[in-house]
Amino acid sequence: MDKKRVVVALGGNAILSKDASAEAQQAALRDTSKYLVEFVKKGNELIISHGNGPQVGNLLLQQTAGSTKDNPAMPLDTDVSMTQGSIGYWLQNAMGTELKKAGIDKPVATVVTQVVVDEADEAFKNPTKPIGPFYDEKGMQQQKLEHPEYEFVEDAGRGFRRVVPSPKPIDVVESDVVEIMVKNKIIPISVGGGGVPVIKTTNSLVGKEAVIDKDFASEKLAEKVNADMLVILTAVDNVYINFNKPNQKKLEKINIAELKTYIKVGQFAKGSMLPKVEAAIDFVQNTKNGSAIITSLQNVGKFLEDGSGTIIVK
Ligand SMILES: Nc1ncnc2c1ncn2[C@@H]1O[C@H](COP(=O)(O)OP(=O)(O)O)[C@@H](O)[C@H]1O
Ligand SMILES: NC(=O)OP(=O)(O)O
Repeated sequence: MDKKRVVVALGGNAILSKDASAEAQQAALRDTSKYLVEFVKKGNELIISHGNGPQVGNLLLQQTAGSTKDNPAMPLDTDVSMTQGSIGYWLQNAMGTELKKAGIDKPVATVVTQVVVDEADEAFKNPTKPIGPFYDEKGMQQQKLEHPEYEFVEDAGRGFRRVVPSPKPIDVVESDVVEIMVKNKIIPISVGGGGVPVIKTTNSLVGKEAVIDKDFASEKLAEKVNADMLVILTAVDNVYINFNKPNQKKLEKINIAELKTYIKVGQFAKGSMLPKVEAAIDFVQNTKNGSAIITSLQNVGKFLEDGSGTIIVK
């Protein structure tokens, strides 16, 4: 692969699987950083983004449980900024170590990033973004008793999860800062957790309680910083049609017209693979020569060697 400016969006398993302790998440990110450094070793300009669904939901629970009148729980937009800080800290620390081991002298820094959304976005009336832990039926009913305003969905046979609004990103407020960092050989971590949702008023940006999808936010950032490539890392090496069926078939190099026909027939699960595919299409469609890749963290080395993974082109 030629040297490129690459935005890499990290999926959930890159940070948190079962153990939600700081130690376990830091250990996962140390492992993740080994793969991310491969992009830098090959001379690419790297920009990192990450999800926060499990972490922001857990933080909300901690906030709510410990709150008092004098020490109130923070609102969701502030919680998103807090997860940008905590995950950013773990990641820049882990990346620092791996870069040093590789003999690369490049600072890594987290940008608390605000992302503009539309106050009229229908998503505010229809929460769809799952956050925090999974509950069984009893646990979910208990949560509803304590917090009647919470809404839950059944998440792919794995249990119930709280859902919050997830408006579409319109603009990344700090994208110029991110681009300046990249031009100065700094590796930025930006739009963590999809960015802090804000709406624009005449003179201000005002936080809104929501969690933006990190794949859509990463796409918007990639456009704004003139990236050549959007890489979405998740738990599978490829996108599949007929996923998990005996006749499943992996997609390798595919153009956006073909991918759109697969979307129309419901090949990609809502809330998991569909947003990734849609973000990939948006990036390729909205840029002159941009390509998007969906693959796994473990496949990064192979992708950089021989382009394996699902590659979305015009
Ligand atoms: N058509 C498909 N091809 C590949 N994976 C799919 C497909 N449909 C659903 N998936 C599932 O979507 C998952 C990725 O979504 P998700 O776990 O929500 O992403 P993230 O890694 O960002 O947390 C994959 O690991 C896979 O289990
Ligand atoms: N904000 C966001 O999309 O997080 P997850 O990828 O962890 O769901």
